[in-house]
Amino acid sequence: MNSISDSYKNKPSHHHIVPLDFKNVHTVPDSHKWENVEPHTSGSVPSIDLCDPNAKSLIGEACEKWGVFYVTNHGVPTNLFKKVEQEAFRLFNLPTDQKLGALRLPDGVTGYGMPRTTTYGSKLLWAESFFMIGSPMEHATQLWPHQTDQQTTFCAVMEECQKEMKRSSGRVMELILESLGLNPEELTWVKPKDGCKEAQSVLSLNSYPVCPEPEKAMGLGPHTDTSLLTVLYQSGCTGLQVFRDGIGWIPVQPVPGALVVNAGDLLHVLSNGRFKNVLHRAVVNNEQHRISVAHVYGPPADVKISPLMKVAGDDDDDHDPPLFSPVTWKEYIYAKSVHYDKALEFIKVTAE
Ligand SMILES: O=C(O)CCC(=O)C(=O)O
Ligand SMILES: [Fe+2]
Repeated sequence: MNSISDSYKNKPSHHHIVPLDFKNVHTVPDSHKWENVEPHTSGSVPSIDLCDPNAKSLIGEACEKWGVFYVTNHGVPTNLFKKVEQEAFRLFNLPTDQKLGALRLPDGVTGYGMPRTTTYGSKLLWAESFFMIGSPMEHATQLWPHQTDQQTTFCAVMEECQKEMKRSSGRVMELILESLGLNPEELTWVKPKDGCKEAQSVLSLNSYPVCPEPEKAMGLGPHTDTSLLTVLYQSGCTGLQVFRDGIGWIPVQPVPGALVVNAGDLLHVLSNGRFKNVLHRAVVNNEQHRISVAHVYGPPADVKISPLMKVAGDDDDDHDPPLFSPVTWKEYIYAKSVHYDKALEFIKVTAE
């Protein structure tokens, strides 16, 4: 099988480290202590109405300047997120032993465990996560072995969420490609016809439990996403922050009805460096348990991503030469797990 699950399997990782029993710790242990965490400042991220006739150019501009933006009128029903949030709280509030029933295996990808970005830092995170690719039924039966109703409800809500977020991510991807002057049909997996390979995605529920000493801990350390894009829903609690050169860390507050789109490393490659792969982090607090739902969207695992010809240009036009060598999502996930924030350096085309 050649799928996104295989990509995560190969990576050296702390993937299967058991998260802390957060409810039963009253101070931040040394293993989870982050020093000199930079404070945040203020600012606001652009917001784009997907029904705006200018959505295409606004998205292009936001990707270029920010690499992050809110989208409204994205078509995902708000009540679906309420249900996802409810199910996520139900899961993360289970006793630790019960959650460990669905613990991700050392060579596994889906299930309960640490966030994907754990490998990127030396300190552990004040967070736990649950990954899904397709139906989470296998894990639902591990989490709620005696409650078939609970298993069915959880799976129905999560499958609906994957379907809706994939559709919405696809729409944003189309607008991004159009903003680069391309016809989305040129990348068959963006709008797949029968039998074509489809874009792939991972749905991640992230949980940031209440932290007794939030200034000493970190929910997710600074990172960029490996994906083309990540579409994020946040429960009504602040935590996400994005980094702006010369300004610092700007909070991306939850806005009712809006989703957050982060441009990832592969979009930076595809756009030949034009679109920013936004550096972001998630901080924790001592009042509210925060949940976020991240839909990580990328190409089929074995499709090479390289700077698009119309952006990078053929020899016979005056665009910039391609800055990056072709790479699959699978190869890139592996490179990122080894080289973290230097991973893009390894696919940079070096001048002769
Ligand atoms: O929880 C958040 O706000 C950020 C999540 C995130 O960055 C990720 O899942 O990659
Ligand atoms: Fe992220």
